[in-house]
Order: sequence, then C-alpha cells, then structure tokens
Amino acid sequence: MILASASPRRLELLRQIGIEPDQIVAPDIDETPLAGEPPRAYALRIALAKLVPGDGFVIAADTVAAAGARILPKAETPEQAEKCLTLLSGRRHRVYTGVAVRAPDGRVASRVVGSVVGFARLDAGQLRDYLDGGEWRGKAGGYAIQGKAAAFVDFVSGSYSGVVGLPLHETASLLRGLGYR
Ligand SMILES: Cc1cn([C@H]2C[C@H](O)[C@@H](COP(=O)(O)OP(=O)(O)OP(=O)(O)O)O2)c(=O)[nH]c1=O
Repeated sequence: MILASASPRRLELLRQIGIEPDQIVAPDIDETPLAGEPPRAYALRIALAKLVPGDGFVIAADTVAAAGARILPKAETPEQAEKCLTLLSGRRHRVYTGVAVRAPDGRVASRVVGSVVGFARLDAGQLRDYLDGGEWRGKAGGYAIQGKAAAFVDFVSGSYSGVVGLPLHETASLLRGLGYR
C-alpha cells in the first residue's frame, strides 16, 4: 500500500481506520486549476493525477475549498489566508475532497465527496489571532477544521474526515470495491 500524499493528516486518517501504508510518496504535480474548472472536477482530476506509479494499492486525494464556483487557494501567505477567511466569515462554503485508488491490477476507482462548512462571523481580533497562529499554512481555504478554526465553525454537513483531507467511509469503500482486504 502506497499513500501518495505528503499530508500528515491523510496518514493519520488512514491509520484511524486501521490501514498502515507501507510507503509514503509525495506526489509532484502541477495543481493549477484549468480556466473555469469547477471545484468538484478539479478535486477529482488532481486526485487522479496524484496516483504515483507503484506495484500495490495506491491512494491519493485532493482537497479544495470553494465559495460558489470559485476555488479558494491553498493559503501560502498570510495575505492569502486573510482573504480566504474574510470571504468565509459569516457564511457557508463547500469543501470537496477527491480520492483516487489504484489496485495492483491497474484498475482505478475514484470519488469526490462534497461537504458544507459554515463559519460564524469573525471579528478583527479573531482573524488576527488565527493568522498569527499559522495553522492556515498549506490548507485549502486557509483554515484547518481539526485545529483552532473549529471554534469558528457553526455548521458542518457531509464528511468531517473529507473536510480534513480524506473521506474515510468512501476511501474504505473504494478499497473494498477493488478487492483490498
Ligand atoms: C479545509 C481543510 C483543509 N485541510 C488541508 C488538507 C490538505 O492537506 C490541504 C489541501 O491540500 P492538498 O493539495 O489536498 O494536499 P497536500 O498538499 O496537503 O498533500 P498532498 O498533495 O501531498 O496529498 O488542506 C485541512 O487540514 N483541514 C481543513 O479543514
């Protein structure tokens, strides 16, 4: 079993359902969205593109936060994170995680799991503290629901593990469907 992900969250989530990958490989792909690409299609395309070569089962995923049809960036700077959080404050957005699995015989199965996340209105102090904390770095939409941003979230519908980065029910079912025991 190869986990094609550099994300420590994905490894933790996989372990949560009793799967210990034999190998972790960081995928190295261009994650630029295509012009006008819908978020759900993007999450699926990138998850499939992350399936690195390998002999056993390979699992890859991609998480994207979206406000309407707009794909929010994976925040890499405080300015980007501030923009995202300002947009998310006081409203609901969607988080899509694409998950792709390849079996040793080459068959590929994939899913996209969409969830809705609601943020309470953030005041300037909350925003400042969150930006200072740095948890937004590398996160889709500039926040991590499994961290301090949980205090902002007043609504979740869908797959909590999917919002964190790997929808566990769907991942387990894809694996079973491909004959993983
Ligand atoms: C919305 C949200 C995203 N995230 C994270 C999950 C993903 O790691 C990240 C989105 O980036 P991804 O490109 O999905 O993943 P990654 O770059 O971290 O890892 P890899 O490509 O090697 O698999 O945002 C959270 O941890 N919590 C959240 O609540």
